[in-house]
Order: sequence, then structure tokens, then C-alpha cells
Amino acid sequence: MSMIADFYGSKSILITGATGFMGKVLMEKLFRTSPDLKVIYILVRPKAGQTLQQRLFQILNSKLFEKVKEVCPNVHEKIRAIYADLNQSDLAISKEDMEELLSCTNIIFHCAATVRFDDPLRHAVQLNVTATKQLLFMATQMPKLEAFIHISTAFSNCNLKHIDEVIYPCTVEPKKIIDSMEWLDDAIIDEITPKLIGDRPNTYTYTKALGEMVVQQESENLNIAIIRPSIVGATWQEPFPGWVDNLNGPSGLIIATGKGFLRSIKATSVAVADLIPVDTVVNLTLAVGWYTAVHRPKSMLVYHCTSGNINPCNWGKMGLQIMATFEKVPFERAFRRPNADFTTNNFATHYWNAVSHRAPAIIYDFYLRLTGRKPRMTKLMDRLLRTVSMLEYFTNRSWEWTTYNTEMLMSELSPEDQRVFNFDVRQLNWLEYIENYVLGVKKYLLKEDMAGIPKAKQHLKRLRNIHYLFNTALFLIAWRLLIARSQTARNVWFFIVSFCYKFLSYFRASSTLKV
Ligand SMILES: CCCCCCCCCCCCCCCC(=O)SCCNC(=O)CCNC(=O)[C@H](O)C(C)(C)COP(=O)(O)OP(=O)(O)OC[C@H]1O[C@@H](n2cnc3c(N)ncnc32)[C@H](O)[C@@H]1OP(=O)(O)O
Ligand SMILES: NC(=O)C1=CN([C@@H]2O[C@H](COP(=O)(O)OP(=O)(O)OC[C@H]3O[C@@H](n4cnc5c(N)ncnc54)[C@H](OP(=O)(O)O)[C@@H]3O)[C@@H](O)[C@H]2O)C=CC1
Repeated sequence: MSMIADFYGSKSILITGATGFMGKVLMEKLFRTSPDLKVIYILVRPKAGQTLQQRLFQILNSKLFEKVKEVCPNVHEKIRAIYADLNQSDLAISKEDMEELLSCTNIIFHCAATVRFDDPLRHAVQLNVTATKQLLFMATQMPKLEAFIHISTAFSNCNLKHIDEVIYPCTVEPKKIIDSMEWLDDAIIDEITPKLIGDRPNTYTYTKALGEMVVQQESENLNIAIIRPSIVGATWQEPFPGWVDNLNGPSGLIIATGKGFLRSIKATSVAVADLIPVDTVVNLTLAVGWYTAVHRPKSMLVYHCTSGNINPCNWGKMGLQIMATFEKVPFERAFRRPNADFTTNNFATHYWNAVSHRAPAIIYDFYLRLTGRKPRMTKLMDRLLRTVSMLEYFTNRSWEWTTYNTEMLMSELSPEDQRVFNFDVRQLNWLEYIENYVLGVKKYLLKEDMAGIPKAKQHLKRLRNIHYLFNTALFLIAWRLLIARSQTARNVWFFIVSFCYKFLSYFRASSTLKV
């Protein structure tokens, strides 16, 4: 019997960010392992013309929830979508909903955040700091609350090389930052942002660090824990391998590479690619929720959910495996043949961006224009290169995260819980995981059918022939230009042409003789 599953069996759980990548997997696992749980409250906002109920319907009817429907047929009755907007200072929760949340909630999983690297500081502070503070304030008024689990990121202190499971203070207090956002105008905020974020690469990592400080300062008598995952990737095992539903982290780059848009990136092959499967993060999160509520540690614990220190994989190995999978299962309608060159050199990066990325995009747009269509490739390429440049910080460094608390927790679990809520990444086979990841991207993100693989392979062969033809034409043009200027080149050219001519004449003569 799983103690963790049993624990959640009778609880009312509040999840923020339930419509996000991690939130969906968290809900799925909760329902699958504890189908008797009382209720899951999810804080949702309407989005893209969809109401709360439509969004919920879409999630529950997705492939991810297929197994849940078997073990918990009345799952829709156990989810309560509550209107909330974390962009608003009071979270915009109605009075009635607030009363229900305050009186019933047993556990909170706070996953909502803006994960955009370049969000304006004001917005990132609102989502990742102020909303967290507001939620903590709500938590202090919940008489039945047993644990508050805050999802942060392993990169909140990416300005350090060695990171322990402790909160590192930022130079300016979160309270001061929150207050200043109220009276500073956008232009001034933009101006001071680089000074505030200091040696962190973006507003995301900075505001997640501020969020951790808020959690520490506002915890009062709450039972709180913080989880810091590294780069969250597709599912490893549960509910099935390779599930992914957004372009963040490596997923977008896998598409860009597989479709042949991106052929070279600035990355250090030997740097650790600290990926962690989303189901591993979810298993740790649920185990932490149980441990925090039942064992009530004296101080707030931080748990690192990383892979690099115990089962490292580097970008080089990852790139090779991604490419090997493209050979077996290519993506459909690729723009160019996939290629993944990793370079650390700035000059080489600029060179490849010009030759391998921008030039083909310009040529393709020229072709689109000639055929009366709207050019779009240059714009897409600019966006892609911007995204890649933002990820460069993470593909050219390695970090050391200690995982004492995570290991301690593993030793506290029963063998059954270690199996059902497995977060031991030592068992992860990277080659298998990456292959499933690429397959998952193809199936669940690109919605491509496996039956289209022969056609995709044929398309790649055609692209290879076009590539050869293009290179030959380019060589001949260059050569023609050269012989116009150099006597030696001209002599060599005439020698080759006369040689070919003689060879062809001999061939023709000998075949006439045979007849
Ligand atoms: C061989 C291969 C090696 C693989 C090698 C992998 C290295 C991978 C390192 C990861 C390292 C993370 C380490 C931190 C881990 C955390 O803790 S953070 C959580 C993860 N967060 C992220 O990854 C967020 C990154 N993304 C962003 O911040 C924003 O999307 C960007 C990059 C600033 C782009 O902003 P934008 O130009 O306004 O674009 P946005 O509106 O978001 O989207 C525009 C278009 O680009 C597309 N797009 C968005 N993001 C992406 C993307 N990542 N890729 C492609 N297209 C994208 C959108 O679908 C959209 O397309 P359309 O709908 O217009 O057709
Ligand atoms: N993905 C990763 O690589 C990593 C993620 N993390 C952390 O994990 C957590 C979850 O990330 P992930 O699932 O990947 O992120 P997603 O971007 O997929 O999900 C973010 C969630 O937050 C919600 N949200 C954002 N703004 C608001 C708002 N104004 N009001 C209400 N809800 C809002 C989103 O709702 P909506 O659907 O309406 O937009 C969505 O449900 C975050 O805290 C992140 O910092 C940590 C390390 C790595």
C-alpha cells in the first residue's frame, strides 16, 4: 500500500498553474494514484477565447488523461475550476470561492509562474513574487492547511556555480521591489532592470529567486517546502513516455532542428545538460507534499530536482542522440536536412547564423515572392535565433546542485512509495529517454502520424539531392568567376574540359565499334 497515495486520498488540494505543462502532469498523477481524493481546486483564467470550463474540458479529454478516466470515471466532478488572475493584486478570486478555498484546502501546490525569460520586470514580479505573496497570505488563513509546496527553479541562483539546498538572499528585499513596481513607470523599470538582475541572465531567474525569499519571509507558522527542478522535459515513464505539450526548454529546439531550420547552436558539448523528466518532478513534488504535511520538518526544506550530479548527460551526447532519432523517425516537410553543430566560438556562431540560417531563409523568401506568396521565413528565423540566443546561457555552463534533502526524502519512503513515486534519476537511461522525447515531440506537439515516416524520408532524400545540386551550381559559378580572372585557373579548366571531351569521344568510338 502506498502511504503517499493513501495520504492524498482524503484531501482537498489547491493547484495553481494546473493548465501548464507541469500542472497537468501533477493533476493526472494525483487522480491516477489517489482517485478517492476529495477535490482538486484549480485557479484558472479564461484564455484564447476559451472559458474556464472549456479549458478544463480540453485537458480532461486529452490523451494525457486517458488512464485517469479508467481509474477515476467521475474525475470531472472532482475538479473545481476557480476563476483567478494572478496578474491582479487580489488574484481576482470571488468572495464565495475564496471562502470555500480558505475553509477547505488541505494542501497547496503553487506551480503558476511566468516562465518567459524576457518578460518585463513588472509582469515577472507580479506573477512570480507578488502573486506568491498573496497566495501565502491566503494560506495563513486556512485552518485545515497541512502543507504549502512552492515550485521554484534550480536556476534561481544560476549566478552561482555550486548551489546548496538553501535560500540565497538577493541584494534588494522583495518587499522593496514589489513596492517600487507600484510607483515607478515602465521606462524607469526597463532602465534599472539590468542593474537589479545583476549577474543573472534574465528577469525569470531573478524573480524566481525573489519568490523564494518571499516564501521564506512570509512562511509564518506554515509547513512549507520549495522544489527546484532544472530543465523540465517530456515524461520519462508516466502516464506514458515522451509526453510534452509546450515549446519551452529543449522541445522548441528539437522541432527547429528536426525541421531543418536550426542547424548550429552555440553550446558547449561537454557542459551538463541538466534535464529532468516532468513525471520525476511531479513524483518528487507529491512525496514532498506528503513528507512536509506528515513529518512537519522544523525548518523549511528546499529540494533540488536535478540530474547532473547523479546521472549526468552532456549537450554533445544529447545532440547526437537527437540526430540519431531523426534518422529513424524524421519530421515531416523539413525545410532542410537536420544537422546539429555545436560551437563555442562567437565568430563561428555568427558565420553559421549568416550562412546556414539567414541566407537560406532569404533565398526561400525570395522564392516565395517570385511565386506570388507572402514571405515569412526571415521573420521566423529572426525569432528562432533570438530564442536560441536566450537559451545560450544555459547551454554553455554547468552547475553543481547538492541533493541531500532529496536523497534524505528518498530514504524516508517505503519501497512501495519509492516505486509509485519514483524520483530516482539514477535509473534514467538517457539514450532511451531522448529517443522517446523526440518521438513525443513528433506525436504530441507536431501531431504527425508515424505512417508518414516513409514519405518524410523520401522528402529528406529529395532535399539531399537539391543540396548537392545547389552546391555543384555554386562551385561552377565560383569557378567560372575565377577563370575569368586567373590564367592558371583557365589552364586547369581547359585541361579538365578537353580531358572530359576526349574521354567521351573515346567512349562513343568504342561503343560504335562494338555495334
Ligand atoms: C539539437 C538540439 C539541441 C537542443 C538543445 C536544447 C537547449 C535548451 C536549453 C534550455 C534551457 C532552459 C533552462 C531554464 C529552465 C527554467 O527554469 S525556465 C522554464 C523554461 N522556459 C523557457 O524555456 C521559456 C523560453 N521562452 C521564452 O522566454 C520566449 O518564448 C522567448 C524565447 C523570449 C520568445 O519570445 P517571443 O519572440 O515573444 O515569442 P513567443 O510569443 O513566446 O512565441 C513566438 C513564436 O515562437 C515559438 N516559440 C516560442 N518558444 C519557442 C522555442 N523555445 N523554440 C521554438 N519556437 C518557440 C512560438 O510557438 C510562437 O510561434 P507562433 O505561434 O508565432 O507560430
Ligand atoms: N518548464 C521548465 O523547464 C521549468 C519550470 N519550472 C517551474 O515550474 C512551474 C511550472 O512551469 P511550467 O508548467 O513549465 O510552466 P507553464 O508556462 O507551462 O505553466 C504556467 C502556468 O501558470 C499559469 N499562469 C500564468 N499566468 C497566470 C495568471 N496571470 N493567472 C493565472 N494563472 C497563470 C498558466 O496559466 P495559463 O494556462 O492560463 O497561461 C499555467 O497554468 C513554474 O513555477 C516554473 O517556474 C522550474 C524549472 C524548469
